[in-house]
Amino acid sequence: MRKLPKIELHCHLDGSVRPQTIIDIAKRENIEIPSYKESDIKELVMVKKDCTSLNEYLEKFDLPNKVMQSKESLKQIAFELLEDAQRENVKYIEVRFAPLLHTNKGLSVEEIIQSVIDGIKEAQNIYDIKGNVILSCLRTMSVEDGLKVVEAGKKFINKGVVAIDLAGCEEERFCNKFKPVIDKAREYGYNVTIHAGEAASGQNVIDAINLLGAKRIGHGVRIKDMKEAYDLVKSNKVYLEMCPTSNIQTKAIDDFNNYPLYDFYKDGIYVTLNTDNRTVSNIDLTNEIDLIFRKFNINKIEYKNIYLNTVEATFSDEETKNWLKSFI
Ligand SMILES: O=c1[nH]cnc2c1ncn2[C@H]1C[C@H](O)[C@@H](CO)O1
Ligand SMILES: [Zn+2]
Repeated sequence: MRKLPKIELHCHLDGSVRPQTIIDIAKRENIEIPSYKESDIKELVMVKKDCTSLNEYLEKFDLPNKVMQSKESLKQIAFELLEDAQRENVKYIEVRFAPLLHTNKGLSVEEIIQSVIDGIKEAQNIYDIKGNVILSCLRTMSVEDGLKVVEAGKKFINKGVVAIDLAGCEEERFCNKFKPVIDKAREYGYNVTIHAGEAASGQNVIDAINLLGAKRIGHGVRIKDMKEAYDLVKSNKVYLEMCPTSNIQTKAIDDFNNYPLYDFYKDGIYVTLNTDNRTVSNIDLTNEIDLIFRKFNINKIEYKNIYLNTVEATFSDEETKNWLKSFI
């Protein structure tokens, strides 16, 4: 499984920081953290087995974000994420983060985005992997803040930034509020992916597609309980960015036996497989592929199909897509 060529479309930067790096940056930048022992930090950032909800899961991001407030740290963390990914033969990764979580020490939104792109570029120069950035707006933030992110990221479109996303806690019918933000983003040329149907119903998936023009949906697992949402995803060929372990941890899905990825796939829905958060969920992509493949007896041909669908789901250019196709 480690050797299989892989693509990852849904991976949060702040949820994927190496525990040792949290310590190294804290020491370097004189940031107070609860412990300087790697095992303690790992334990603190990792979600507990008895996590009951997405909101509880989201509490795990406070600690890593403490050490993501300088250009150097952002660049290092982005570099290391690609370094970790290429070790398991990930050829292409779309890295997402919410720029406004990194302004505590005075960095501008543009500096934040530039720093992450710099880290990705550095890794691309050394390793056989490519990456792009997705900018996340948090649903707890205002429309003005969302527009700030869209404006700041504009000059990076197709120069490192490829899409806009809405993340954070999920209320029913959140899409309406953010329509001005996502409309502006689409006008500027951002692709759109939206976290939806994770902690709330398939109605949010319907809204993300119909109101916001989402071409991909983060998670979307709840469409299994709403025919209208399911049919819309299928007929519009919307790609689902599925993240099994994260979905079990946040209780988006009650039982792994009911994980709908393979049913979706067999019915012609375009599924992709992702980690969501490597450190918070304590996994890598190999782990997720292994889990799903063993559980549902997925064979090599099916893997190839999912991989090729995932190539089409990327927000990359044609050259990158052709390059990715050459590995399978
Ligand atoms: O799975 C998720 N659903 C909703 N929001 C999430 C998920 N994983 C991470 N986030 C949030 C917490 C991070 O601080 C933010 C930006 O990466 O995105
Ligand atoms: Zn996510």
